Amino acid sequence: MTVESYRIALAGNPNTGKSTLFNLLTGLRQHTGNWPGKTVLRAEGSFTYRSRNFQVIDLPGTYSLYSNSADEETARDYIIFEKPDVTVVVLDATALERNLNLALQVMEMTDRVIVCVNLIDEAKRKGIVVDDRKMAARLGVPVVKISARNQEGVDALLDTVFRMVTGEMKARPVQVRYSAATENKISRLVPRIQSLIGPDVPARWIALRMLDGDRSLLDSLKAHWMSRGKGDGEVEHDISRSV
Ligand SMILES: Nc1nc2c(ncn2[C@@H]2O[C@H](COP(=O)(O)OP(=O)(O)OP(=O)(O)O)[C@@H](O)[C@H]2O)c(=O)[nH]1
Ligand SMILES: [Mg+2]
Repeated sequence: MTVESYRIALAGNPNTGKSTLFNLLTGLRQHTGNWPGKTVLRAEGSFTYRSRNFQVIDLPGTYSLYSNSADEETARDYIIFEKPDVTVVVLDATALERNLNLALQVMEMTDRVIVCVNLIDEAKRKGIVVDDRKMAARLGVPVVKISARNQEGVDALLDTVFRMVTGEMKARPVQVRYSAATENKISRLVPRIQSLIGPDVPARWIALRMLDGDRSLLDSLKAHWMSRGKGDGEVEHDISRSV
């Protein structure tokens, strides 16, 4: 009998408790520390929940997915090419504004997103109240508050993950709208990207990255699609022409 198996990626800013959550879920002891960039390579572990296997990927902490560093490229490539069943974006409840930036980026890349507001114990201590329902309504994705350190809220997080991977719950991530000029360019690029690379990629997000001159993403796309038989130069030429 084959057991259903799902992949959960943990993304988030450095130091938001991704590895603490990873360790809690998998029972492994991925090193955690109090300084940024601790998790450099992605770590993988697994656990069983309601008779399903879950593989957890602890991505390196990043402030963005704009290809500024090897960490950002690792996290970015995993989300767009490996397509985890769910990406859990782990936020620091005491620095939501800064942390939400990454959540919005992931929401441009995939609609299988859960926002996990961690360090809720620390937020409480500082008198910060996080309205998870309002956040969920504004973002269009489930929001779960946890304290990974105190092992609080993890059941609710697992239940949400379970309902998303089984299709019982669907997110509709709100998309950031840009200026009319940018939206115009995006709408010209998206069909070109889709016809070249197919429906499997987040075309709007790729269009935005192209408009931002993200060379590294273009290189990754070329490498990925050349390995699937696309001609060298074809993707770059066609997409670059559309920009
Ligand atoms: N108070 C509190 N501290 C936490 C919580 N979760 C994690 N921490 C602490 O936050 C620090 C960073 O945790 P990590 O799990 O290493 O964070 P990370 O996101 O994996 O960090 P990078 O790998 O650098 O991106 C550690 O000192 C943890 O003990 C929490 O829920 N509450
Ligand atoms: Mg870590």
